[in-house]
Amino acid sequence: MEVEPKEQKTSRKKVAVLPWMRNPVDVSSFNKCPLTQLPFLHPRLEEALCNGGIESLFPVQVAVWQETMGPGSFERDICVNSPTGSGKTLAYALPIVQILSTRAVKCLRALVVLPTRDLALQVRDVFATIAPAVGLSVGLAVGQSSISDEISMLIERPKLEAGICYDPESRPVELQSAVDILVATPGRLMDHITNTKGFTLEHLRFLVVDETDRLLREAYQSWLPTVLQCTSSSVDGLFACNSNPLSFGFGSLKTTRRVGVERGFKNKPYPRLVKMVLSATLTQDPSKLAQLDLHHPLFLTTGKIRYQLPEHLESFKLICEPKLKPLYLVSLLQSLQGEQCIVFTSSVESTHRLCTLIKFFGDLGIKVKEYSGHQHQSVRSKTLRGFREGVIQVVVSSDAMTRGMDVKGVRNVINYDKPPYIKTYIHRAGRTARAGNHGRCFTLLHEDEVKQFKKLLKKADIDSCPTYTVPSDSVQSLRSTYDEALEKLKESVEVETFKKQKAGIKSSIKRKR
Ligand SMILES: Nc1ncnc2c1ncn2[C@@H]1O[C@H](COP(=O)(O)OP(=O)(O)OP(=O)(O)O)[C@@H](O)[C@H]1O
Repeated sequence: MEVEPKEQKTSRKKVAVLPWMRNPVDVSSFNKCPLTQLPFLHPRLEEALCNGGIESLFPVQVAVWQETMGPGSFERDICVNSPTGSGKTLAYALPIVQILSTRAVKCLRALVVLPTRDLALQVRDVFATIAPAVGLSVGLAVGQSSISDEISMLIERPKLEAGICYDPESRPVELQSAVDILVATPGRLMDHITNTKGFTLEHLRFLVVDETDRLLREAYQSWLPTVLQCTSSSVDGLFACNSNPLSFGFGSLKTTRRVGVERGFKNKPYPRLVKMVLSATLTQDPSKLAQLDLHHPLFLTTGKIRYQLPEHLESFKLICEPKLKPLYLVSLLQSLQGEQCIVFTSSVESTHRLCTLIKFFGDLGIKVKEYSGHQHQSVRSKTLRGFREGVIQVVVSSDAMTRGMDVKGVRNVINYDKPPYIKTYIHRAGRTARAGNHGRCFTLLHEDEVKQFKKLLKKADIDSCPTYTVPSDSVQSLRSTYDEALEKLKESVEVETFKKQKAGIKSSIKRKR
């Protein structure tokens, strides 16, 4: 479950908004723009986008493009607050790839950090649709493969000529980056920064912190200060971060960030590291944003309301009788007639139990799977694949799937457990109604939760949340099956608890030996 951001706890205290956030660029004043009319777009990128099914850019993409292309390109850091599913990924990927398309030598120039592996995979795929078209390669550092496999994908060793005897003492091997753009999670990124020979951030020109508010809570081994330190400079030529003797790599190709004049901003190192931070619920907390050390940030946001939901999302509440909530859920799933949907619960345990219980209802004609942070990555990936292919209709998930996950065709989101914060509601509901499509979000509530829920929605300026009803005879007809399913669930939980205890005893005996 997402931890309550401190900012929300103290929201009533009114945190002062930073001056640069007060007059943002309003994304809603932009229209979609056909690729053919987009100024400066590299023809090969246009072709790659068309091949990927994209014929025009969404408003947030047009806004970022306009602010980053042409004269004065990327003079300021970019902060984007725009609804879920509005296309933030391509909004940063396209300008980065366009700018790097003119690079002469391969080295790591763009780093994109995401909070989870599945999200990183998704973002890598977006880069992979466009970057190769202009000769750029994209790498992934998420711990999906062994560290050695990952290193061999990220670092290139020069080919040694056959028949020549090289003395490693007299000529250290020059290691080079095999990728121009790296998509990473904080954990694996830190592994490479500290241990991988030849891995360096010294040439980095772009740092993207996607899902910023979530990542700023992820202190994993101080990844952010480390990255900033590795990319900062002083006059005497620095980048002392990777002290590894083999990491010098590029010899004469060193990127020197001189202190000089960058149009309008004196005494800043140049070329400057450009930061792009994005979220559907971007924090406004000055102390949190300060961690990013932003340079004259430009704030782009959609509309006047801080928390925006997608345009075509409809919100409903479903009032359930106490103790019969699972029946209402099953009945609702039946009424959705196999439309794809994600059911969110409040914890990993309830995800597992609810999914098991639904399966014990017998053949509902709906394929249901669970997805949670406790599962092995391979299991989660398989579920996600099945869901994307439409083989699975319902995924029961903990908040592991809340942020950023993009599964086309999800028409419904169901909050089985009431979301504790408006940010949770926004990210959960945002798994549907993406890319301008229609979607519905149902929240199951007990009568005594209605008032609180109304208050929660008010924070996103939602005044209307109609009640959705499922036919009472359908709930009643499921009652006998429900009793049986509950019995089976009880047995299954007992068996699982016993197995866990047994496994715990075994491993503690092993440890004692
Ligand atoms: N210009 C476009 N034309 C058509 N589809 C697009 C375009 N841009 C993005 N999409 C699609 O829109 C969907 C949402 O994009 P994306 O995942 O980048 O949204 P997001 O704003 O990052 O959402 P979230 O806040 O939930 O992470 C994706 O399926 C993507 O393929």
